[in-house]
Amino acid sequence: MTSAAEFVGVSQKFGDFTAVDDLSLTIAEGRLTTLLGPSGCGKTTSLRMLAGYSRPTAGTIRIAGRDCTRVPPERRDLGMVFQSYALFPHMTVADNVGYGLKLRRVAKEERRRRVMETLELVGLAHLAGNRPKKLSGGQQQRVALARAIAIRPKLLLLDEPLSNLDARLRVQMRAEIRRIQAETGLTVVLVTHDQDEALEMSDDMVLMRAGRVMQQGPPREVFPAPANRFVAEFLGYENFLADAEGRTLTVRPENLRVAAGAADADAPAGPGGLLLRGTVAHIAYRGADLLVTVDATDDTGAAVRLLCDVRGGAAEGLSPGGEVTVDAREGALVRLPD
Ligand SMILES: Nc1ncnc2c1ncn2[C@@H]1O[C@H](COP(=O)(O)OP(=O)(O)OP(=O)(O)O)[C@@H](O)[C@H]1O
Repeated sequence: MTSAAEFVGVSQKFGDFTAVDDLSLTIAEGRLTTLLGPSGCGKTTSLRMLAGYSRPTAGTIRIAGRDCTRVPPERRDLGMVFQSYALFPHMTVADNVGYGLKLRRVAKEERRRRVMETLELVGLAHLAGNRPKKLSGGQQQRVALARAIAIRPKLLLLDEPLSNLDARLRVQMRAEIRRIQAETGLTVVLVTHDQDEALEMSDDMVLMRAGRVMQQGPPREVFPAPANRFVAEFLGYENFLADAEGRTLTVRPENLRVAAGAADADAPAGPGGLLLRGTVAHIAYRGADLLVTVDATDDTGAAVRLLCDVRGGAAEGLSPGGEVTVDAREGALVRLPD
């Protein structure tokens, strides 16, 4: 796999505070990599160092094999879209998109051609003559994207680009960015704190905490096998308990089954599975499903509170205070290192 960019032992300190701690990471060419993690984990700081807006206190940043650690942003050949799209209000959409080409002294005709080609790509050619303030949030977001990719950068950096859009549009734009990336073959680095966004959009995801990488890999590898409790919690595993040997297990709410009454001999968990008795503490109605909180005891005798995501039809007979059996297949249980 060719690398489009690399962080090699990169740290960033602000006074005594270490925002990014000895980060080593390879961004693969032609893929979409997300930096994912809770607020303050160092995602934006890492992206700003890659962009050249912030110089690392230690380590090396390479772009396309070249040491860029001390190269200013405008000479790194990259496009960037921020959370606030930062469009130029006094310019038309076409002029916004052509701005980077003009700076690079691309001839007028060629510029016009590339601006229109890029606007076609993001589906906005018909708005080329409009000013940004006449556009909706989603359209402005596309203009910002078009402006960043018109220069055909080596790397496209996106910092929470969808967080200002309403929920429906955000989901549409996830697919749209993926389409554009597939059509252009661009290498994209996306910063987000939204695990659904990262799972849906990433070829590779990098989970960060306190300036360090906790786990990285394709979503289909990371999601079913979180490396530690932090990653599991961040990806919504919710339930943590001990097996008979005292090892930590985690299981997702949607992988727990709840049945009213005490354990039924006909429906055991199966070898290696989980089977616990408990009492319903709370039921939250969520439309298509119910979130049922069950107080139970794990195999070491410790009290555990389990969150079970139950489809509407499977909730019959469940009520607060009622006795229930909770079970999970072996395949649904993830063992975490101690
Ligand atoms: N210029 C700065 N001076 C001092 N501290 C800073 C500076 N920039 C960032 N930090 C701190 O570094 C840490 C990491 O910040 P960063 O913005 O990279 O986090 P993040 O993961 O992108 O979070 P968010 O999603 O909230 O933007 C935070 O604790 C932040 O307060």
